[in-house]
This record gives sequence, C-alpha cells and structure tokens, in this order.
Amino acid sequence: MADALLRLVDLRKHYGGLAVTDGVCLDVMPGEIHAVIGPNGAGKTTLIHEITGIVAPDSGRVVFAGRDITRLSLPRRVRAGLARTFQITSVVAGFTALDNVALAVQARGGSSFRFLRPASSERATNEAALAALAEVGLADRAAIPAGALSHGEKRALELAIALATKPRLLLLDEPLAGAGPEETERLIALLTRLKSTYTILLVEHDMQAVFALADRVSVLVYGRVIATGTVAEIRGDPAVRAAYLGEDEG
Ligand SMILES: Nc1ncnc2c1ncn2[C@@H]1O[C@H](COP(=O)(O)OP(=O)(O)OP(=O)(O)O)[C@@H](O)[C@H]1O
Repeated sequence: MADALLRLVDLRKHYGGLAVTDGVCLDVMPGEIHAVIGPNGAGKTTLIHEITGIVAPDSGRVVFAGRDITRLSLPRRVRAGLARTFQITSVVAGFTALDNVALAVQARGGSSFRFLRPASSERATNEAALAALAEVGLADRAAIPAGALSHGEKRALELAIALATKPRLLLLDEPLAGAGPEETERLIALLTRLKSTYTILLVEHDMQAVFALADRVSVLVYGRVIATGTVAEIRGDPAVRAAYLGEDEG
C-alpha cells in the first residue's frame, strides 16, 4: 500500500480544560479526497489550523510526504506543498482575478523567477496565474476585479490562488459555505475535476457534497475521530448515525 501523503499521529490540543483535538490519528492517501465531517464545535477548524501551522498542537505529529512538519512555520509548509482555502473569502476585492492569483504565484515563485528580467518575470507570473485561473474555469474572468465576481466565482478564485502555489495537498475548509444551489452544483463539478489531479482534505458541512465527492470520510466528534471509511461505510455506521448523521438526515 502507498504511504500516506499526510499523516496525523496522536494529535492533541487543549484549550483550558477542553480537549479540542483529542488523540487524532488520520491518514490522507495520495490521490484521494478525504473529508472530515462533524457537528459544530467538533474541532474541524482547529485540526486544519494544526495542519497548516496556525495552531501548535500540545503533542503528536503532523507528517507530510514522510517529513515531520509539526513545528514548521506556515510559509515553510506552503513551500513543502501544502495549500489551503479559507472558510471566509480572502480575496482582495479591488485587485483583478488575475492579480489575486499572480500574488500567490509570486509568493511561491520568488526564487524560481528571480533570475528573469522584470518584464519576463512578470510575463511568467501572469502565465502561471492564468493557467491556475483556467484550471478553475475562470480564464475569461481574469481582468474582472475580484469584488465584482459572484460568490461562487470568488470561491473558485480562492481555489485558483491555492493551486497557484503548486500544492501536493489541498486543504479545503468549507469550500461550499454560503453558495446557493446552482453555485454549489458548479463548485462540486469543479472539485470533481480537480480530484483527478490533486490530493484533497476537505472540511464541509454539506453532506450531499461530501457524499458526492469523498473517497473516504473521517467523522470527528468532540475532538476524536469516531470512524473513518468509505461513504457507504460511514453512512451505514450506527455510531456515526447516532453521534452525527441522525441530526441531519432526520
Ligand atoms: N482559540 C481558542 N480558544 C479557546 N477555545 C477555542 C479556540 N478555538 C476553538 N476553540 C473551541 O474549540 C472547539 C472546537 O472549535 P472548532 O472551531 O475547531 O470546531 P469546528 O468543528 O470547526 O466547528 P464549526 O463546524 O462550527 O466551524 C469549540 O468548542 C471552540 O469554542
């Protein structure tokens, strides 16, 4: 069996007396979409923060591509191949879609483009940014200020920004939050396309989307993974239904 691209080993984090991450072990295998679901306050966002380095775990390890990254800074994790999108839209409204992505390309490519003259460096940056926009279906919106894009397009732009860093693993924190039914459908189609190219760890409340997209699902309740399995296994798991799915599925 292949090695996990991301491995969480007995990760723990307390806030005061509250165990927000309570011994989490989780493997994300290369090429899979692995969804983390769980009720509000289960600790999903904290877990993503521990993976990206925004929150330091009290103990345990985050291993990425065989390397222990538990104590690496966020920028160094990005350079190692981790990228994330945020629950809250984080694009710069006054910049064009292209410039928003170009910023991310520059942040990654500073070293690789440094040897080029400014004009060719700018061209290389813009070409890489356009390629990322094309990957999410926004090539024809490149010149539009991000603030004028629809909500769904902004979410797609965030994905392009993440893709521009050439990630090996994409961390998506509620990519469908706030999207209407049509936008949701379009974003699911987009994520389905990306699925063939990227390994994805997905935190998402929309169960229909999770069940449509995920290869495997881990269920987090009070900071603990109570089950990991395929969509069918998770849907049929009585403990999961009792702890979580029962709430949504009535
Ligand atoms: N910095 C902090 N200090 C104290 N408590 C915190 C902090 N961050 C999170 N918590 C608590 O940890 C628990 C888990 O929060 P977290 O945001 O990780 O859950 P979540 O599963 O992402 O929730 P949601 O689905 O509502 O986004 C909550 O009870 C929250 O109040």
